[in-house]
Amino acid sequence: MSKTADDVVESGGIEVIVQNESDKTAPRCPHGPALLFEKTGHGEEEKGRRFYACSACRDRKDCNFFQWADEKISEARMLAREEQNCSKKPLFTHQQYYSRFLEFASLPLEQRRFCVDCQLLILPGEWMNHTKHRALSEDVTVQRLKKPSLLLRPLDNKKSNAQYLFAERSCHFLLDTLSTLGFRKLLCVGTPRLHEMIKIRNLEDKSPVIRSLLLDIDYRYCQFYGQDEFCRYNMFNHHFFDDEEAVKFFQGFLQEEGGEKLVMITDPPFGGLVKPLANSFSQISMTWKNLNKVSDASAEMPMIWIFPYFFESRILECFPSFSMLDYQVDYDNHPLYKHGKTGRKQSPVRLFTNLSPKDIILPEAEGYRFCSVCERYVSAGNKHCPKCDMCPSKDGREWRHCDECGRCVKPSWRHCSSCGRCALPDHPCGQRQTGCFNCGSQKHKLRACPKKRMLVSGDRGAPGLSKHKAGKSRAKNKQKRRAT
Ligand SMILES: C[S@@+](CC[C@H](N)C(=O)[O-])C[C@H]1O[C@@H](n2cnc3c(N)ncnc32)[C@H](O)[C@@H]1O
Ligand SMILES: [Zn+2]
Ligand SMILES: [Zn+2]
Ligand SMILES: [Zn+2]
Ligand SMILES: [Zn+2]
Ligand SMILES: [Zn+2]
Ligand SMILES: [Zn+2]
Repeated sequence: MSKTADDVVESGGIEVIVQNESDKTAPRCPHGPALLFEKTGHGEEEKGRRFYACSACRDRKDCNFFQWADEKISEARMLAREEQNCSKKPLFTHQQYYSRFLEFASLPLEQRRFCVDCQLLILPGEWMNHTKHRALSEDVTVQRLKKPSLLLRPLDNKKSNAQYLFAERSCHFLLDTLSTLGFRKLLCVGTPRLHEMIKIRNLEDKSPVIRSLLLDIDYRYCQFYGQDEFCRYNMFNHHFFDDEEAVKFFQGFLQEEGGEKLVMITDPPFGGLVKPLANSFSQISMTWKNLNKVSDASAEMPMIWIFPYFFESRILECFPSFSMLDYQVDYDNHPLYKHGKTGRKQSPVRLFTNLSPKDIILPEAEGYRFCSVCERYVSAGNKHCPKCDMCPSKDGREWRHCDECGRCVKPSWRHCSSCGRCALPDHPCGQRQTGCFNCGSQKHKLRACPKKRMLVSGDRGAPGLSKHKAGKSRAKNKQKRRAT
């Protein structure tokens, strides 16, 4: 990441301004310091005007924080805001949640209840407060308490916070790989299932013990893990909700005493803006360097960032040392992204890492093979192209070399001589480069569209803002194009 001027991120009608140091002057919503955005549309009245919006929530319903950067906020509004922020805090402190857990775990089985509506482990003295609520009908066994990701209802906010959990196979693949590479500490950022799997594997005594710290925004995990195992954290603004106390545990964990190698693994919500995420991960890496007195300026903390393959260029722009691996990450409760082998849809989710690709051995049983030219493991269908001098496929299918384009393209694409490039056979021929995606006018491009409100292209809408309908259908079309 560049350490110079502010980083302005392209995002259609709005850009996010990522500051190098966390912005101390940024106003706060219940999710920590807000992110700074700038309106960019050409000819728009408010072009260039900057505003703050919630870093974590894309849906107004979850957090509607909004403030013009040049807006003067009255004392009274400031107080009201602080009150609002306080009222959004979880019921208990982390410490309280965890002592409740210890008390809960010591109760006889018949006295252990989990309130499904409150998503809370409830103690016998509290039952009467939950009589009208649904309690989990199954026993809350010790085994269940070890797998909170199964006990808790996955967050299903489609826009910002859908909790897609790894299938066991992907969990074991990741842990086996990292363990073989000698890592003994795992910083799990937004990977609660991986965290719980490590703890279970440690008890089984089969593989070397790996220590793990989970950073996640989902405070429900405070009920199951102490402060040395879980910090409530926002990965879009590098904010620790318990401030110094949590930071102390986080920093303690980053220290590699006795040569225990550490690796960070993260699986952010897919709608997430890449630049703020990269900024947070850079800050984590920087803390790791300082704490471990790493003097090599180019050294980076080992990291794996799990994200869909179509974010490759944006991730590599932030982390040029990263490469994308062919491994298709499999999810359990994901309605769309399942592994191809079982006849379900192929997963578009990949690993981006600064670890050496040749060291990450992808399972042969799932069809991956080693390409000795590229020196990395690739999908079965990803054939090496001597003309491109690489294994070009991004989606796992066999791509085809087009001599006119001078590169490999998706198998469904055909070369179009009017467009001078490869495209789907039914592409809007000759139109692609001209006109507006939003209203169809040939007189301007999308960014200058006068009928456009706060349309945000690319990966996500600006948090706290409603999206233009056309933006949604365009995003859908984009998805369709990717799928063909
Ligand atoms: C796509 S899920 C990944 C879960 C992972 N595949 C697993 O099985 O452990 C995204 C995770 O990031 C967390 N998350 C969402 N928004 C976040 C934020 N702003 N900061 C930190 N964590 C966040 C969610 O609670 C969720 O656990
Ligand atoms: Zn917020
Ligand atoms: Zn309840
Ligand atoms: Zn190759
Ligand atoms: Zn080629
Ligand atoms: Zn072509
Ligand atoms: Zn064409």
